[in-house]
Amino acid sequence: MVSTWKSRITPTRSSNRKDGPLTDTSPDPQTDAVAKAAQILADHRSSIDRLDAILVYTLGERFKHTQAVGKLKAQHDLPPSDPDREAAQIARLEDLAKRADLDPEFAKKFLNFIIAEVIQHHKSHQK
Ligand SMILES: C=C(O[C@@H]1C=C(C(=O)O)C=C[C@H]1O)C(=O)O
Repeated sequence: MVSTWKSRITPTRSSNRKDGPLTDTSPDPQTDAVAKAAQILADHRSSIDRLDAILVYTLGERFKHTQAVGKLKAQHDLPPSDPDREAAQIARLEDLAKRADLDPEFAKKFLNFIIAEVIQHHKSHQK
């Protein structure tokens, strides 16, 4: 039988009967370590899920503002992109990333990816 995390931490029955006695559940250091690791993994995944939700809601809020900027630009015949503003944002984000222990190159790529999407939205507002 393949040993999965679940099978390694779930006590088995010593007979084939569904209500048969469970096998010895006295503390086994290895089983204990695996159970602790499984709990740590589950805790990290809960945190990751909460943070992913924050990212999605944060991006949703950001796009609401950029959509409003796009409409404003279209009404006033302003160009969809603003390279000076983008350069300032990239510089600021790189600095923030360093302080937040995030790879600044990744932060730059991520912001550029979002800005490219925003510019596409802005272009769709222009006549
Ligand atoms: C939102 C704007 O439009 C574009 C998108 C940007 C962004 O997503 O942050 C920044 C600059 C512009 O190229 C803006 O000019 O502020």
